[in-house]
Amino acid sequence: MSHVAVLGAGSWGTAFAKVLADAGRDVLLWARRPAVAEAISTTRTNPDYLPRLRLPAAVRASTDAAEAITGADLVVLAVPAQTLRGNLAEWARHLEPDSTLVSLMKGIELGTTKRMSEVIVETAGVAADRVVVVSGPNLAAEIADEQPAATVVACTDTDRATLVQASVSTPYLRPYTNDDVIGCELGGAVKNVIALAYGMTTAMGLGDNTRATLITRGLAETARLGVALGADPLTFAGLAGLGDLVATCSSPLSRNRTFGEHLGRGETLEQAQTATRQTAEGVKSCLAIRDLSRAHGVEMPITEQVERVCHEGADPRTAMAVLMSRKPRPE
Ligand SMILES: NC(=O)C1=CN([C@@H]2O[C@H](COP(=O)(O)OP(=O)(O)OC[C@H]3O[C@@H](n4cnc5c(N)ncnc54)[C@H](O)[C@@H]3O)[C@@H](O)[C@H]2O)C=CC1
Ligand SMILES: O=C(CO)COP(=O)(O)O
Repeated sequence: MSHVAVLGAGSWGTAFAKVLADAGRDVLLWARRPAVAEAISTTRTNPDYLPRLRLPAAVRASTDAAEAITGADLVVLAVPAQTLRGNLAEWARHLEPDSTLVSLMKGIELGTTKRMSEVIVETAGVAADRVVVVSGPNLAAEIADEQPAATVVACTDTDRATLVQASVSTPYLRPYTNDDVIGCELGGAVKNVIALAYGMTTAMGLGDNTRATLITRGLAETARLGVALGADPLTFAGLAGLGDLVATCSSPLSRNRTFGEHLGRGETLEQAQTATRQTAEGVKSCLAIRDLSRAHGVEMPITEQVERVCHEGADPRTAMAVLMSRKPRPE
């Protein structure tokens, strides 16, 4: 069996490399920064992202993406959503002819409003049935700690989904296959936006009624967009929908929720960015999701307000008041 390339040695790429190794695969993990590759090779740790994790011997690191991709049957993409297109444009020529491309990213591209699998198909010039999306309630630090969790492996080609499922099945991670790529990707991207709102309400001292309302109405607007784009509404009741939304909103480990807490304390976007280092995808994706919803005539009031707080300087308390004063309607 050939090896797996994991491109991106941040939190999720690193934890996912461990999952693959624990499932019996050899992994070559591409790190952008030489210091990260060096730390993994010499100490088997990635102290900047997951300081407690010791990586298995089957994970090797490199700063050479061509070396990682060449000969790999699975190519896992774990870079920030907004850099994917540029990264893949450089990497695509090294892909093996029938390799499977696995997307771990939870975002929508600014400007194009494309999902990550669409960006992959377009940039790598591969058929859509070669792209597999992995999405679910999978906070990287908890997976790295081997705390039991489940996830979804979505692909329009069921055989390919089953192959990836086998490559990520471990005693602590239970993957389910699904053929609804659109629903799984939207669930992952929009929950980051709702988690920003949840973080704001947490910092504002609001309680469980407010937060349950946010989760439920957040899921309603996610499903509305999903149905307009051709997703199966049932996907949003599953791991890649409700599961991920609940995990992200309720966890202090979530970068999106944490970013929202900074905004809820009255900090500006710049202040929140300075205080947080890792990728909080919802901050940029809220713009793209808002544009996508407007293009399809789908109302997404929470997303609209998160975008206003993040990018138009709106006060989170005013945003909440706007949401509460919307026209009465049936559930
Ligand atoms: N961390 C988590 O718990 C989970 C994250 N995800 C998703 O995985 C994706 C990756 O996120 P994380 O690994 O958590 O982010 P991270 O912030 O921990 O790491 C991002 C990685 O991308 C690299 N990077 C940054 N800019 C780059 C560029 N211009 N070109 C190439 N590489 C660049 C960084 O050096 C770093 O290695 C995101 O879409 C996120 O939503 C999905 C599930 C769980
Ligand atoms: O996607 C995640 C959990 O499934 C991680 O969420 P954050 O990016 O907010 O940390």
